[in-house]
Amino acid sequence: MYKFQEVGSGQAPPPGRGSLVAKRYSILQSLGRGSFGSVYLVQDNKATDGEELKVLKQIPLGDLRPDETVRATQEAHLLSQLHHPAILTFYHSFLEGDAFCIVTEFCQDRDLDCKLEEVRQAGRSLPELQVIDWLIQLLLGLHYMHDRRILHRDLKAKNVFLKRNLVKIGDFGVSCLLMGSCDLATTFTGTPYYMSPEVLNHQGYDSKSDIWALGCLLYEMCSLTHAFQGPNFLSVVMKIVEGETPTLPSGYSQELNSVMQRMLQKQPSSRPSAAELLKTKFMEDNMKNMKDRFVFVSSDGKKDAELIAKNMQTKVHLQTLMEKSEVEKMTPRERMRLRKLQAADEKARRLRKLAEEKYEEIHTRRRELRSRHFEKVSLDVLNESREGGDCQSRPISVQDHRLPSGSQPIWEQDEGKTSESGLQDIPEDPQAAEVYYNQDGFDSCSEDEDTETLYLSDPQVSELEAMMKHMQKVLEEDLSGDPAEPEVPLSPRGPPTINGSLLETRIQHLRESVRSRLGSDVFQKLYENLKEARWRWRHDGDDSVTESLRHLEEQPDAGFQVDQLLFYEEELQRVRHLQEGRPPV
Ligand SMILES: Nc1ncnc2c1ncn2[C@@H]1O[C@H](COP(=O)(O)OP(=O)(O)OP(=O)(O)O)[C@@H](O)[C@H]1O
Repeated sequence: MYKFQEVGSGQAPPPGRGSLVAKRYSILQSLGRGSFGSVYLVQDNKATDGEELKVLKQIPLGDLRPDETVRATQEAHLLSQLHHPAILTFYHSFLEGDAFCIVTEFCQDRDLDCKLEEVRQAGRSLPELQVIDWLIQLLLGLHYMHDRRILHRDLKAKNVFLKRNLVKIGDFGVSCLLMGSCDLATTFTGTPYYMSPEVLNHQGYDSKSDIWALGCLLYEMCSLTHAFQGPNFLSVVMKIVEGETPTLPSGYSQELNSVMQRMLQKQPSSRPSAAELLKTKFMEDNMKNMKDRFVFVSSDGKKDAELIAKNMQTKVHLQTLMEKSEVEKMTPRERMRLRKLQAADEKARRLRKLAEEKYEEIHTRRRELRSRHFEKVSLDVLNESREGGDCQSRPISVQDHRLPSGSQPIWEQDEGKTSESGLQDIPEDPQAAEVYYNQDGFDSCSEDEDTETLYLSDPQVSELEAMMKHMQKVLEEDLSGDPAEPEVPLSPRGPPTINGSLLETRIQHLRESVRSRLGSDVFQKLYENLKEARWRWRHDGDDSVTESLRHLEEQPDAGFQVDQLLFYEEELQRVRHLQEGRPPV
């Protein structure tokens, strides 16, 4: 599959491992470079929420005007106030030298693009249930942001992150924030595959264009290829604007296929909104199903944690009693209590063992995943940062002093209260006590107990709970009317501004990168050929672009990039003309 160039940008020297940014974030590892700048895994030395590992995006800005800086900072502040489990948390932003830095949540399972590539390489496909789970979460995230009048503008598999099998949409509102002009933000995304017909026809971007991109993503999750593909930039554009809507592979249901067909309607007004999609019977049934599974998982994890806590407290009480029995003769009631507590102790021991085994299993699985996905994020780094207290993905373990944020270390709870509760009812009479003891259904914690129990950390439970609340709200709400929640105005009203130097830098970087790959002469020849071919295509409908690219068979994506460069240059020219009040070219 052809890959479009994600435009590398910026001259800022890359911070090395261990360097400190904003006196707070220690750089652990570089995660890569996107179209806006460099991305690092950092340790937040001031984290108070138990989320020490974060992601820092460093975006070189060129000569940003003071009003542009203020605007970007204001918008970043507004973004940091929005919270949804399907939206990547935006923590903080600041200016450091000539770079704008954004700090977000870290998703250890990387992005959906990587995941789909992994599935493709393994010759597998995603089960429909998984696709629907993710689709629902993505729709809930879109609905939340659209309700607040915030558009994504660059939704694609690379901007959807995975964290403990929950999906999170990254970079919501960020392209607009960085570009100053939202119009340009839409045009200058790194890839054309998710662009909607109205964007390509310069008819403007609205929430339905995000729905189009999500429709493309739905197709990709099922087919593992782009919805609209072609050997060059123009043919992709033509397929989007005029081509037939593809259908899902036969293994997926008709209902899911018709959801996608509705999302990929060429006319934005014929496309349903996120709310309308969520309110269809098919989606509602699936949300109910998902909710039931989530409730089971989260309450199961909580129940086990509570049980372990209770048994640990009981154990403390047991030790007290045993010590006491050595010095004193015990009454029948106390003996009974001792027997009960010994059984509780045994149960706690087994549960602890189970929890530890489960933790080991999850940890090993994570390690395998990480080594597969994170060639660069070495285990050493993660372990090192864990020493600093990152426990976000760890299960609740009774021996773990570094519990996830929000979980209470069980030995800190009120021992007396729980350990005595349930014991006061034991009759004083030894015989009656025996009967009581045999009848009270005290669990034996047999070996064949369900070992598939999921141990969840507190943040995970609260994320699932938050997701369930959002689903419940959507199921109950009449979503056809006005937004239920007050709108958070993201962009201050006023004429759009352009950070021209940022855009020029990005175009220049793309040009340099392709030129260095092809050599100056080949680049120049191709650039001129393609420019002319684009002109002929526009004026005579003559598709000689493919012909111009033919001699580049060994480097087809370089041809794509030159084509993309021409597209960007035309777009920049067009928007500049508009801004200066001149007729569009
Ligand atoms: N929050 C995050 N958690 C984990 N990995 C991340 C996170 N954000 C970015 N990355 C990884 O860092 C790399 C660069 O990401 P970035 O979002 O800048 O670029 P991109 O998605 O490749 O392109 P674009 O800038 O056009 O969206 C990618 O491999 C991405 O998976």
